Amino acid sequence: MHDGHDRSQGWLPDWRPADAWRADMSPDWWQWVASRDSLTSRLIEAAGDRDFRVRLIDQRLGRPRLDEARALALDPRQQAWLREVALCIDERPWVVARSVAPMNRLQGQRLAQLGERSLGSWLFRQPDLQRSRIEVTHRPAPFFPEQGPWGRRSVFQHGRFKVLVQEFFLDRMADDLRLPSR
Ligand SMILES: C=C(O[C@@H]1C=C(C(=O)O)C=C[C@H]1O)C(=O)O
Repeated sequence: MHDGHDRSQGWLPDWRPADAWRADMSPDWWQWVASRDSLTSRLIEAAGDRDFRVRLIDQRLGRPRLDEARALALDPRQQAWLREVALCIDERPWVVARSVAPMNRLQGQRLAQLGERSLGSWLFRQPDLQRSRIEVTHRPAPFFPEQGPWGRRSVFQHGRFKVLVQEFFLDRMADDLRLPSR
């Protein structure tokens, strides 16, 4: 039963700078995992004439995981905006993402108003957008039941808005794009 506590607290994140994984990652996956432009745009291009959509899994106020709080320099006891989505091609999830934004005047409203529009389609329109370095893990998403080879995270900033975006590439994407297993 979901008692409102985040069971993923036990998840060991193991985030390391992308370069630390380069020797273990195929060049095909490096193109996806280390890219700094919009993942939404890349997925739409890779989908070709197949349908792309953002499926909202969950959006709520909640406590961030410890590794998320640390990435945002947030007190882990503070509530934050949590948004979980699946980026789907022809209804098949290729990527699942969990974004965490400190709860204050502007941030939550931004995320709450998005619905099933891509966070990236808004973020990458901001002229002053800043993105931290990309960190990578090989552990699967703690909030979604499917496995995948790589996860990545980075913090986006635009003015006072700050959001930690975590994206987990799923095995289905590797299958559909005939990418190597890692
Ligand atoms: C940051 C981006 O936005 C994408 C869309 C997301 C959403 O709608 O919640 C979350 C993560 C990203 O994969 C991007 O397109 O690069």
